[in-house]
Amino acid sequence: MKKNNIIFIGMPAVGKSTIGVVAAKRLGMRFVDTDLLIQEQEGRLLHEIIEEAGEDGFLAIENRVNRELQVENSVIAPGGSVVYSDEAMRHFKEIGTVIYLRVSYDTIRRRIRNPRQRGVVLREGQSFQELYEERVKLFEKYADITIDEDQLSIEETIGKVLSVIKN
Ligand SMILES: Nc1ncnc2c1ncn2[C@@H]1O[C@H](COP(=O)(O)OP(=O)(O)OP(=O)(O)O)[C@@H](O)[C@H]1O
Ligand SMILES: O=C(O)C1=C[C@@H](O)[C@@H](O)[C@H](O)C1
Ligand SMILES: [Mg+2]
Repeated sequence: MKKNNIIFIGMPAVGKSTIGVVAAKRLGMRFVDTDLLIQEQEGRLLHEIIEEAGEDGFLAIENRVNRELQVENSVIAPGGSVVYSDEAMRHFKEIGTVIYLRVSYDTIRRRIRNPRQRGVVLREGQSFQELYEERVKLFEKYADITIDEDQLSIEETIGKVLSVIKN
């Protein structure tokens, strides 16, 4: 049977972690940030893993940690790059409802001035706009529900997320 988890996907800095923890509290659920699990299991920071293992090495670790996650009644905030991992995403769809937090390219570009410095998995020569377009296709492929947060404040986005989940 499908477990009652909620999984947020979306671009880096869309608010999966910020909104996820508040939503969990308001819904009486647990909160799991799988970026923190990766750091704990690896004993190093995300940007150190990317520097030392490369983008593909990081994605392999991210895939493993996320696909092995066994939780119930939890709001899960993975990193923005988890959608490159088909095993992890298929696991998430089995254990819960996947919510895509959608923002426009312009909004996310304003939030992230320096993608590499934030540890975004950008391939050599790939622009942030190309990365946005590549990921949107994957977010749309895996989403059970899409919530548009453009023009909304954090509080307004949390309100929208909670009303969608409760309905
Ligand atoms: N409307 C909004 N909704 C969500 N976050 C917002 C909004 N406006 C501004 N922010 C800011 O954007 C940032 C979101 O960061 P957060 O770490 O939660 O993103 P994330 O989706 O978990 O990213 P990552 O994929 O890197 O883990 C926060 O600094 C937050 O204050
Ligand atoms: O969107 C991304 O490429 C990433 C987001 C972060 O949460 C981390 O998972 C990592 O730095 C990669
Ligand atoms: Mg996060």
